[in-house]
Amino acid sequence: MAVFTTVSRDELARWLQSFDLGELLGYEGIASGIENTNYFVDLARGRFVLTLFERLSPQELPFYLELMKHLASHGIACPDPVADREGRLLSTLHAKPAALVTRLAGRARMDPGPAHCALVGEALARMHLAAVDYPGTLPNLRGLPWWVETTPKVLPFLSTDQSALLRDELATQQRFADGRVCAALPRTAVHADLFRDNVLFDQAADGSPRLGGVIDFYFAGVDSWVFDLAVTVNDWCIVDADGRFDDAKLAALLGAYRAVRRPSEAEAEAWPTMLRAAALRFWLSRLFDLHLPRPAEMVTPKDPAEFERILSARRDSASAPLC
Ligand SMILES: Nc1ncnc2c1ncn2[C@@H]1O[C@H](COP(=O)(O)OP(=O)(O)OP(=O)(O)O)[C@@H](O)[C@H]1O
Ligand SMILES: N[C@@H](CCO)C(=O)O
Repeated sequence: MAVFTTVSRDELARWLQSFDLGELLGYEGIASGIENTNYFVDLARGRFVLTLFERLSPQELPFYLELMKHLASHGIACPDPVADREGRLLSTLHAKPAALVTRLAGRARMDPGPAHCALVGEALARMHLAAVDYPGTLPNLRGLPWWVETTPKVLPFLSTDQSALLRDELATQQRFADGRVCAALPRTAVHADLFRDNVLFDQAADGSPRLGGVIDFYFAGVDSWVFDLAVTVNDWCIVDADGRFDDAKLAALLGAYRAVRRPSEAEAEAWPTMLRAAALRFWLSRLFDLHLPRPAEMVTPKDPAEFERILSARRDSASAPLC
């Protein structure tokens, strides 16, 4: 249950008085999610999600909230943070940083088909283009410097073969980061965690899937578009959890992405390395969460072995070209 902080009705109603959204009709804790406390909040003027931030610092939060505001104002289907009467997107509730965002329709699909993958590919490309004039500069806090810092912390928990794999991949990524191809990659603020549980779908009248929107921007940061795309396909386009690509899903996602923006030559050249980078990022974070949990961590950690398999699969076989 991901309600780490319990908010009483009175407390919530008092906090909501600083918004211009009418009476509190109802609210309910959201069970899923592992990072923050989330509540659905129904008000006279609409349906919203209240988030109390448990992990992120108030210094980082404006980057995420303003990014969502920017994307929403550019027509991207994502939560739109609501300003209070003083114009603030972030305030304090129950001694925690708190924000209210619009509630999107739909539900996550953990069993997506090619049609879902195509909607995600299109949305991702539109998000990339919409982020071009977003001025926030927070780097991806789970990028290369974090991998370098985290690797020695998790090595003691790994077998000899796993340690060799991790060290070798990290060295490859460090070399790549110093090279000419990396320097040529387009980059902006990106989502950086566009997994299946972070996209909601509902249905059009004819029964075909329709994008409700993209949620959970709390791992966003400035990084390359091709890294963000690699993160996305490594979760959406695989055959179960064995790491191999499902060709139909991959073709659907990449085809829809390319229809909005054509990747550059540098991105095409970077693609195999970025697929490995994206696998390394989540192998490392899952190892870290499993072996070095934060104090009071209450949630079952996700399985690092899935991303170890994805990383091995990306190293062992050539992926379909990006362009
Ligand atoms: N704006 C929104 N509209 C509709 N539903 C939402 C919205 N934001 C969050 N949710 C619901 O709340 C759940 C948890 O939200 P979220 O994924 O942001 O939690 P988290 O703890 O921050 O993240 P995570 O566990 O993915 O790192 C989502 O799976 C979704 O069902
Ligand atoms: N998407 C991440 C969790 C952090 O949101 C993972 O599956 O490891």
